[in-house]
Amino acid sequence: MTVTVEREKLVLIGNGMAGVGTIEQILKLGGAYDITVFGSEPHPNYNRIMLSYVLEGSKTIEDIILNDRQWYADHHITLHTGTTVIRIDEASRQIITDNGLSVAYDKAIIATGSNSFILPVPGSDKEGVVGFRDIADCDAMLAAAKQYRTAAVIGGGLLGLEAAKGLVNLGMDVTVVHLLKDLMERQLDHTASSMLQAELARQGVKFAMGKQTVELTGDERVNGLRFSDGSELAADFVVMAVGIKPNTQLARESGITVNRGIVVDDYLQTSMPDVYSVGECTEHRGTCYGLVAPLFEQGMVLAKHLCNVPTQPYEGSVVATKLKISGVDVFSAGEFTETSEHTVISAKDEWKRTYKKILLNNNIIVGAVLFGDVTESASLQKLVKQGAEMTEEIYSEVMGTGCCGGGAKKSLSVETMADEEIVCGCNGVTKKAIVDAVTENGFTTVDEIKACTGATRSCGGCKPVVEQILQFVLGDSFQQSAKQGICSCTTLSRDEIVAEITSKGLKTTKEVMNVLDWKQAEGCSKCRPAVNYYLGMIYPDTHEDEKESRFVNERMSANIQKDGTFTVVPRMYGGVTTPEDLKRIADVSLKYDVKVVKVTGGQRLDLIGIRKEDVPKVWEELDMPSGYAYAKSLRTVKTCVGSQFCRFGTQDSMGMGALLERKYERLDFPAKFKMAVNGCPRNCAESCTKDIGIVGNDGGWEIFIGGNGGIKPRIADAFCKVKTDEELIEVCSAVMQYYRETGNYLERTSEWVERMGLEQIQQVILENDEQRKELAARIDFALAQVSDPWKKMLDDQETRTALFEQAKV
Ligand SMILES: Cc1cc2nc3c(=O)[nH]c(=O)nc-3n(C[C@H](O)[C@H](O)[C@H](O)COP(=O)(O)OP(=O)(O)OC[C@H]3O[C@@H](n4cnc5c(N)ncnc54)[C@H](O)[C@@H]3O)c2cc1C
Ligand SMILES: NC(=O)c1ccc[n+]([C@@H]2O[C@H](COP(=O)([O-])OP(=O)(O)OC[C@H]3O[C@@H](n4cnc5c(N)ncnc54)[C@H](O)[C@@H]3O)[C@@H](O)[C@H]2O)c1
Ligand code: SF4
Ligand code: FES
Repeated sequence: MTVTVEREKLVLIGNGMAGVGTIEQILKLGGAYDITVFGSEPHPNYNRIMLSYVLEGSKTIEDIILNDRQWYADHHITLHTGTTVIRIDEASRQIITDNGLSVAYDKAIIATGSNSFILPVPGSDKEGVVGFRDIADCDAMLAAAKQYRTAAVIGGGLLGLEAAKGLVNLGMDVTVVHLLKDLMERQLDHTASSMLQAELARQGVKFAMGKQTVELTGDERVNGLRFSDGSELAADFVVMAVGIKPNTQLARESGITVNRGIVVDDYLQTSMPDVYSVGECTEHRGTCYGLVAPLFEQGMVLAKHLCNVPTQPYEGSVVATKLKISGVDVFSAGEFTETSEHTVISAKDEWKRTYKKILLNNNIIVGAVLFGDVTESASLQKLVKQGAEMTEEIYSEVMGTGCCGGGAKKSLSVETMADEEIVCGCNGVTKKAIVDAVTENGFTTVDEIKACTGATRSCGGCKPVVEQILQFVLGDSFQQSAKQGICSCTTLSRDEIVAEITSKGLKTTKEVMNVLDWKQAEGCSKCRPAVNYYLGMIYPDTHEDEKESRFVNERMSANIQKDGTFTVVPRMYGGVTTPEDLKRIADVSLKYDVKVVKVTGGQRLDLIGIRKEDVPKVWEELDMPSGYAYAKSLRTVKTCVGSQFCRFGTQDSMGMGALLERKYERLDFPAKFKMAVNGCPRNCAESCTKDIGIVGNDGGWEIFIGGNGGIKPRIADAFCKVKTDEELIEVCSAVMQYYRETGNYLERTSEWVERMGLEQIQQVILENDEQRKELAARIDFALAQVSDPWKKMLDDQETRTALFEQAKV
C-alpha cells in the first residue's frame, strides 16, 4: 500500500534575497512544503548588493547569481520568473499573477522588496534617467557609460556614492548632487562625511552639495539638471539614488494592512491569516529596513516559525553599514550623532586619513563611526549590537592602545563568541555553522566556508572574523594551507597583483587591498610601498603617488641619519661639477653648519648633519636638482674621464654618463639603480658592479647588466654590444623598463637577472626589435611624467611645514 502525504503549499512572492533566504532556512530546517516562487525579474535569485561591484567592473552578472535554476530544480521548487503576482485572494486562498496563473496556497510569504524612489520633478520620466536597483538598471548604466560622457547621480547616500564611483570607473565624468551639506548624513557625522567627500574627490568624483533638483532638462533625452537656486548642471545620464520605497502595492490591493511597509508582528505575520512578510517591503514595530542583515534575521525567525521550531520573536535589528567602494573604508553602526547624553571617544589622524568615533550612553556602547581603517568594524558592530559596557580592556582593543595586545584581544576574540552568535549578518551564518564546516567537512579556506555556509558571500564584511575562526579551529594548519603572498596581508604574488590591478583597473593602494581582499585593510609596511610602486609603474600618467605608502626617506625626499639630522645630496650629472656649483655648496654648508661634506662612491657630494627645519632652506639656496639619494630610482652614473681627456679613451664617457643621468633621473624603479660609463675596457669607473655598466669598446659600446657591489656582490653579465649612441640608449631604456615591469619591489637587478635568466632578458630585448622599441617608448612616456620633488616641495608651503617643521616622522 502506498501512502502519500499531502504537503502544505508554500508560495513565495518576490524572488529576492530576503524571500529566498527564508526558503533556504526552511530547507535547512527540513520544512515539508511544496514550494512555489514568483519573481517579476527574469533572473533567478541574485545578490543585489553585488550590483555595485558589477558596475565597478570587479564582478559579472554570472558571478552574482546566488541560486541558479538548477538549485530550484534540485529542491523541487517551482519557479516562475518574469511573473508578477497581482493579488492574494484570501477567500479562495489563491495567488493570482499578471499572466493569468492562479496558484493555491496554504502559507504565503510576501517579499516584494522596494522600488527606487524617483523624485517627482518635471523631466524625471525622460530617457536617460534611471534608478539603481536591479540588473536592468545596471545594464542601462553600463550601456550609457559606453555612449555618454557626463553623468549626474542625485543622492549622496550609500547607493548614490557606490553608483558614482562605478560610473567614474567606467570613464564617465560624474557629479554627485546632494541635498544636504554632508554625504551619508544617515550614517556619518560631519567629520567622517567631509573625510569621505575628500577621498572620493581624490578618486575623481565631483560634488554639487546643498542642491535641490527642481527639474531635469532636455527634450526626449535628459541633458541636465536645474536646481532651486537657479543654477544648472549639464548631464547626459542621470541616476536617481534618493532612497527607496517599500513595494506594498500587492499587499495593499489584497487588503492587507499597510503603513509605510507591510505591517507585521514579531513572527512576521501580516494582517491576513497565513500570509507573512519579510524583507524591505516589511514594516516591523514602525521600522522598514534597507539592508540585508535585518532581512535575514527576519527570515530566520519566520523559517523557524513556519517549521514549528521554537524561536525567539523578532524584536528588531541594530543596523551597521559599510560603504562598498574600493579603497574607501567607511563603517557606521548604531548612533552616530552626539548629544549631551553621550560620552564621546574619538581619534582623528589627518596624516593617515583615519577617524574613529565611539558613542557611549551611560557607559554602554551605542554607536560607532570609522573612516579609513575599519579593522575594528566587526568588533564594534558586535559591541553595539550587544549593548556592551565599555571597559578598559575593550577600550584598549578598539582604540588600539593595548601595550601588548594579547590580553585585550581576548575579550573580543572568536574564542569567547557564543556558538549561536551570528558571524555573517548578511547570510545569517553562526559561529557554530562555520566551526562545524571545518570540523565535520574538513574545510580549510574561506572559499570553502563560503560555498558550504554562505558566510562572506554578500558584502564580505565578515571575512576577517571567518578567517579568525578558521585560524582558531585549525591553528598552525591554517597558515600552512594559505598560499604565500608578497606579505602576510595577502596570498597573492607580485605577478598576480599586477595582473589584477591591470585587469580590474584598480587605481589606489586602498582599492587594491579592498578588492583583492587584503587581510589587513591598511596593509603593512611591506605591501604598501610595493603596491604604490606597481600602481605608479602601471599608470605613470595618472597614478597619484601615495606618500604615506613610502618609506620615511622617500616620503620626505631626504635621508634621515641616526642622530635625527638629514643629508642633502645634489645631482652632479656623470660625477661632473663646476666651480660655481662647488662655491654655492660651500656657502650653504657654512651657513647651515653642515657637519661633514663627504665625497660619495657615486662621485658626488653628500652634505651631512643638516637640522630638519633647515633642509628646505638648504635646497632652496643650493638651487640644484635633487640627487635622489633617498629613492628607489637612478642614483648615480659614475664615469671615467674618457675620450675628452684620457689618452686611452675611445668614447666620451663623461658626456654619455651625464646624458644618461639626465634622461633617467627621478623615475621609480623596484629598487635603487646605479650605472657606470667607461671610455675604454680599462674600466676605471667599475662597470662590473653596476645595474647597468657601459664600456667603450671597438668604436662602439659594450653593455653589462645585473652587477652589484653591496651585501651580495655580483659581477655584471655581458649583455650585448652596440655601435651607436642611439642603440645604446634604446637598449638601456628597454632593459630598465623590462626590469620596472617585471621586477619584484625591492629586488635589485642582480637578483632579477638571476631569477629571470640572462637569456630570457636577451631574448625579449635583443631578438625582438619591435618589443625593444615598445619598452623604450613606455619608459619615455613614464619619464615624461616625473618632476623634481624638491622643486614641488619648495613651492608647497603646507607640505614643507608639515614635513619639516611640525610632523614626527
Ligand atoms: C546597488 C545596491 C547595493 C546594495 N548594497 C548593500 C550592501 O552593501 N549591504 C546591504 O546590507 N544592503 C545593500 N543593498 C540593499 C539590499 O540589496 C536589499 O536590502 C535587499 O536586496 C532587499 O532584499 P528583498 O528581498 O527585501 O528585496 P529585493 O531584493 O528588492 O527583492 C524583491 C524581489 O521581488 C520582486 N517582486 C516585487 N513585486 C513582486 C510581485 N508582485 N510579484 C513577484 N515578484 C515581485 C522584485 O522584482 C524583486 O526581484 C544594496 C542595494 C542595491 C540596489
Ligand atoms: N553599502 C551598503 O550598505 C548599501 C549600498 C547601496 C545601497 N544600500 C541600501 O539601498 C537603499 C537605497 O540607498 P540610498 O542611498 O538611495 O538611500 P538612502 O536613503 O540611504 O540615501 C538617500 C540619500 O539621498 C539624499 N537625498 C534625498 N533627496 C534628495 C534630493 N532631492 N537631492 C539630492 N539628494 C537627496 C538623502 O539626503 C540621502 O543621503 C538603502 O536602504 C541603503 O541602505 C546599502
Ligand atoms: S676607463 Fe679607459 S678611458 Fe676611462 S679613464 Fe680609464 S683608461 Fe681612461
Ligand atoms: S556580513 Fe555581509 S557577507 Fe557576511
